[in-house]
Amino acid sequence: MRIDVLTIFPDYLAPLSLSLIGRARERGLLDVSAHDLRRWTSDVHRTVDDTPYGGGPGMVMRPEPWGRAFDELVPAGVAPPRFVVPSPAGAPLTQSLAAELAAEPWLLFGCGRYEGIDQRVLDDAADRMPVTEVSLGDVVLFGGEVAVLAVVEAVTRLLPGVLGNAESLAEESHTGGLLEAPVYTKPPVWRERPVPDVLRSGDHGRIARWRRDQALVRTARRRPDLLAALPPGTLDATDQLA
Ligand SMILES: Nc1cc(-c2ccc3ccn(Cc4ccc(CN5CCCC5)cc4)c3c2)n[nH]1
Repeated sequence: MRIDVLTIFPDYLAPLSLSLIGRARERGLLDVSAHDLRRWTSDVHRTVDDTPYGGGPGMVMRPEPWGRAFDELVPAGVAPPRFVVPSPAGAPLTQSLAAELAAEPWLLFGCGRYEGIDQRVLDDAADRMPVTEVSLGDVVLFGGEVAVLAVVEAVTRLLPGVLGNAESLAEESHTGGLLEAPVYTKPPVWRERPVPDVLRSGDHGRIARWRRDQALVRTARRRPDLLAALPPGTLDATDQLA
């Protein structure tokens, strides 16, 4: 997968060179490039923003640098990327949206700043490539960079070969839309707190049932909306909603 990021703070994307994502890049599973939007400015001050038409607080990103960046990065005649733009007004980032994005051969991320990007940039982009505005949640950030890091992490961990053990992906699919059960490791007792005996019993059927029950109870308590969204028949007779 090819990933390009347009931003006025390319250093914000440095974490993409670390750890799993860094190794995926070294192994050629991923090709990530951050581009400074100011490369496509035309004035000596390298201006990317101006005051909003209609008034209002702050500044808005001007369209010209974005247009010139698209012209260079997405020339006519090549299969275009999907343009992913973090925004408070975007579609919620969910595991299913991450899976959809993970199937794309090329993602182009646009990081807005200030009060946002001139709408005509998104309209012009939509004439050349599919555009997806995405939100990390109902909270307002300073710009799109942090959201891009989150989306790139969610997407790249779904790419074949990026996660070491495929089991953890399989495990995720087994939770079937429920929250995870609590996890434990050594020591067996820590500050007088023991690990639940069932997890050290070696009885894998009992352990699986315990984990499912824990996942159900946690989901019912913390995210009843997820329970309501389960396909009919997901919960069977043995499920205990303690
Ligand atoms: N999930 C999530 C995503 C973001 C996000 C993503 C990109 C940008 C670019 C600039 N900002 C700051 C910012 C501040 C205020 C407003 C709201 N204003 C009200 C009137 C005009 C606009 C919008 C935007 C971003 C924020 N935040 N949270």
